[in-house]
Amino acid sequence: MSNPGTTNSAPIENRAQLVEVLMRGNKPQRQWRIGTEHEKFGFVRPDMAEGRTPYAPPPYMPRGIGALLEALSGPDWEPIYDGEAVIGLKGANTHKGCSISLEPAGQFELSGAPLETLHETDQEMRAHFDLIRGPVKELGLGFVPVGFQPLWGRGDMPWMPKSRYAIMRRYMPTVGALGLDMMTRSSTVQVNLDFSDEADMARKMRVSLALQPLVSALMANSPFVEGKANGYLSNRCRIWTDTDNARAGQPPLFFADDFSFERYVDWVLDVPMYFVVRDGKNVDVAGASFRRWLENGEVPEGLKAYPDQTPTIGDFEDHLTTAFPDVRLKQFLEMRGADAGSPQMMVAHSALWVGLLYDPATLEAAERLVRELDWGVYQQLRADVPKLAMDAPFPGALRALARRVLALAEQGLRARARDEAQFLAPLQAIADGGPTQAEHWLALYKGAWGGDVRPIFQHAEV
Ligand SMILES: Nc1ncnc2c1ncn2[C@@H]1O[C@H](COP(=O)(O)OP(=O)(O)OP(=O)(O)O)[C@@H](O)[C@H]1O
Ligand SMILES: N[C@@H](CCC(=O)O)C(=O)O
Ligand SMILES: N[C@@H](CS)C(=O)O
Repeated sequence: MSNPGTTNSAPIENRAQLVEVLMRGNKPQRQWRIGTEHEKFGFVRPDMAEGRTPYAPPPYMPRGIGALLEALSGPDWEPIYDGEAVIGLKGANTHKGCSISLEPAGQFELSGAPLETLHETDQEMRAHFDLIRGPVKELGLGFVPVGFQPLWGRGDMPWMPKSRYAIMRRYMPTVGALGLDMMTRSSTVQVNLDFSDEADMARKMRVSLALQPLVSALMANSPFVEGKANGYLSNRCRIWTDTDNARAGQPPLFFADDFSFERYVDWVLDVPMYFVVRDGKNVDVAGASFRRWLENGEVPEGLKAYPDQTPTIGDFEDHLTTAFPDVRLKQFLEMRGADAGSPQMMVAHSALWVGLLYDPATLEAAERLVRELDWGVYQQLRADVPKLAMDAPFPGALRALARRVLALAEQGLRARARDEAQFLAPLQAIADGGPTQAEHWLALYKGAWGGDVRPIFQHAEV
């Protein structure tokens, strides 16, 4: 999750202002950018454990995630605080536009800068791993980008000192069985992409929401839970099915022909709140209704002790970050279906979506393709993919769909004329019959690793 920023304290006077928050994202095509975010799990290196448990998830302190943030901070990386604790870094100078942030159990996240080409995305990812390699080793740690924590249980995971997460931690168990696993034991790669206007946004939403399960299957990389294969290829996608369905999934109205900024506003007003920021602090209002606060003046219980009880534009902007549909709308669209994976796979993930969505003729063709079937087919696919990935049942076979979609993505990238089609190669190999990352690890686990998952840590990126 991004780090806390400044908020707009203007009171909300009418709904048009909320629509306007989203519309501010409209941009001409020449200003469209690619913003890639990824998360990864830290672990204690067995050869440098020095009294610590080998492979354990690092705590915040000592010799953990907080220490890594401190080691990285400097003129290029300014610390960001939650109270007294450093909880992120804001890039400056040549790293302007990037930030480093923490997920609840310290999954280390690069929120990349909005970039023009996939070559820059590729370079940014490499530069990030190069940047952290030294300090990570110095602390006796490593980092592995997979979709679900392979070894440790829910109770073994540390909690980072972030007030947003204290609120979510309390609330999650009241709305789903696996929300705490989503928070502490999952890691993803996401790409944020722009739109020109409402019609373009709605088309990109339909195409990307329908194809999110296909991409989850191609990117499946979370077959291990607590030291064993647990029967899922993307356990991370499974946990999203039972986290909090009031804010996650594929809401059917996002597919509708009349989907619009206003309809998203309408949907998100009914997503239960988590927090509002007052006096620079997150105030717990988890479960309260933004709509009833805004429309009926029902002040959320937790806010009653504060003088500023009027909903502001900043409150709505914060609320937008608490919705987790498979494709999230803010001032850009965020693709949220994929497990974290190797750097090549994570760049390929951005490449797939850029190819499909950023060339208008390709986007139209992609929309025709997804409209060949009822939306219900893609919803069923979402239910089947966690277990089966590319072997999930699909009319005409999922690999055939993957090949068509990748051919379109390639066409879209070629139309951009930036020599980017090469970045699709790892996904094309899977569409053509190769194993997903999850299947690759499972073959090793059943073979050379002799039923032990720990060797996965030897394949760490840093
Ligand atoms: N105009 C843009 N086009 C594409 N990407 C953008 C644009 N503006 C910002 N981004 C990207 O959005 C990402 C960060 O968004 P933000 O800081 O709001 O995180 P977040 O999505 O709230 O975090 P999380 O997904 O972890 O909850 C960055 O990677 C950034 O590059
Ligand atoms: N870790 C979560 C993503 C958290 C977020 O950025 O919303 C996931 O794997 O999907
Ligand atoms: N990444 C999400 C879920 S833990 C957030 O930070 O809000």
